[in-house]
Amino acid sequence: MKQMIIHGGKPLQGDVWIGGAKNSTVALIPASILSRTPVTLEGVPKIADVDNLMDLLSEMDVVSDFHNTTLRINPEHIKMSPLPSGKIKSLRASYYFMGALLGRFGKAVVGFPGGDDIGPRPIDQHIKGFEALGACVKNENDQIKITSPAEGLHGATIHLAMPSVGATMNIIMASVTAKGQTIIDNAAKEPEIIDLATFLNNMGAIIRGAGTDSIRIEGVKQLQAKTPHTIIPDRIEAGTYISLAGCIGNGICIHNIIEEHLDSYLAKVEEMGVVIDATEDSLYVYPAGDLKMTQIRTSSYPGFATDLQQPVTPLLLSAKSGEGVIIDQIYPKRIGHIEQLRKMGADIKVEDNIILIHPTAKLHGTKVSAGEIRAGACLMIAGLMADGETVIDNADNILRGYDRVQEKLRLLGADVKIQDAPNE
Ligand SMILES: CC(=O)N[C@H]1[C@@H](OP(=O)(O)OP(=O)(O)OC[C@H]2O[C@@H](n3ccc(=O)[nH]c3=O)[C@H](O)[C@@H]2O)O[C@H](CO)[C@@H](O)[C@@H]1O
Ligand SMILES: C=C(OP(=O)(O)O)C(=O)O
Repeated sequence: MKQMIIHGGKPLQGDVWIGGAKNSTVALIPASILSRTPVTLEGVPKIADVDNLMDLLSEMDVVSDFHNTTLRINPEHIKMSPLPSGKIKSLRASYYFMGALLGRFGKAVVGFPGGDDIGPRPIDQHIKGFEALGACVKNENDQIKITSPAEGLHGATIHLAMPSVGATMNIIMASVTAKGQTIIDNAAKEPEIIDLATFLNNMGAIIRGAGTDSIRIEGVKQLQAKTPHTIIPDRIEAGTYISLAGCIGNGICIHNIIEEHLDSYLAKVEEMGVVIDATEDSLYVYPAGDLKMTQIRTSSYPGFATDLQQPVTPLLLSAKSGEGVIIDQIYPKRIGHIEQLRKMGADIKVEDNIILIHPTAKLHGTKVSAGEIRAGACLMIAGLMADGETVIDNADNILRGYDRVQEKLRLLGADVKIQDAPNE
């Protein structure tokens, strides 16, 4: 286990470069096995989820090589293997091997995925989609076994009960090689879905409408990667640094962003009083000033992302007056960070899954634990704001999705160290 040790209270300034999107990367790596030729991904973030997916690829004899920000994946000698347990549990996105193996081999055996502890995370919509394509899905001993009929999968119209990112991506991967047309209605519209569709279309898939709520897929025989694919910037990492800059920044320029992907987030933080200048692919956040309290309700893209409700919380704590409210409609139980923030002196509580926040003039460093990735990001910002030393246990959760975080924070002037936790 890792821990992050922060000596807070230092104003941060300078430049930070955002990495490739975790939630694209973790779909594109499994999707790579749909290609009959080697795949090159550029702009890949250095995060633990990538290491774990590479280990899963090697279980199928798929060789991968990650150097700087380029990941090469060679699926030419792939062998169809069950992925029942082990690394599967280390991340959520391992469930994309269900759709990818189904699209490539017409069958899959994949253990029930792990991922962040943010409340119930059912996968009924993924299964409904696979079944609509003609697959038989069984849930046995914590493993999902999926088999296509002898004649292969066929296209279908699938109406998702909610715009699930995972179900949309999984159904796309399973249906790109199915016979005929598949339509996904009430599809998720996140930018990462468009990234997946672009990647697959460049390999010969026919996917139209990604980024809208109706996606149409015409099945093709097989896919072949021909050109490298550059992953979109991570809008959640960018939002995390914007929040940090708004709380304790002394002028921070955030590079490699797509501003449009952050529209609802930027509207909210600007309404709070964070002053931002945008240029083509970077944002300059002016030194932290007086902030107004606000109310936030998360929703699917293009709404305010659930993955940013925790990273934005320190900004609300920094407001001068009033009561702030955060309601996470996607994951109402995503509240594990609250108790940890209270240990640091934050005036924050939860009532009926509604987070209530009051201005907190000073946080103090103490020992806290990152129950999941974005709780970790929230505590990291709180630790940078706090007086004294903050020790964040379970910092592995931060490393799951924050690219080169120690290096980036140090470049901004932070006193931060990630180390192995001592045995207790
Ligand atoms: C790897 C990845 O991309 N993870 C993201 C993805 O997770 P993930 O794809 O798992 O999240 P979904 O979009 O599927 O979930 C959205 C909502 O739908 C519900 N649901 C989902 C599927 C299903 O079959 N049944 C069901 O009830 C979930 O419980 C949740 O309330 O989107 C989430 C919501 O933006 C983000 O927090 C995660 O960072
Ligand atoms: C919930 C998240 O990740 P995952 O779906 O990979 O657990 C996240 O990135 O905030």
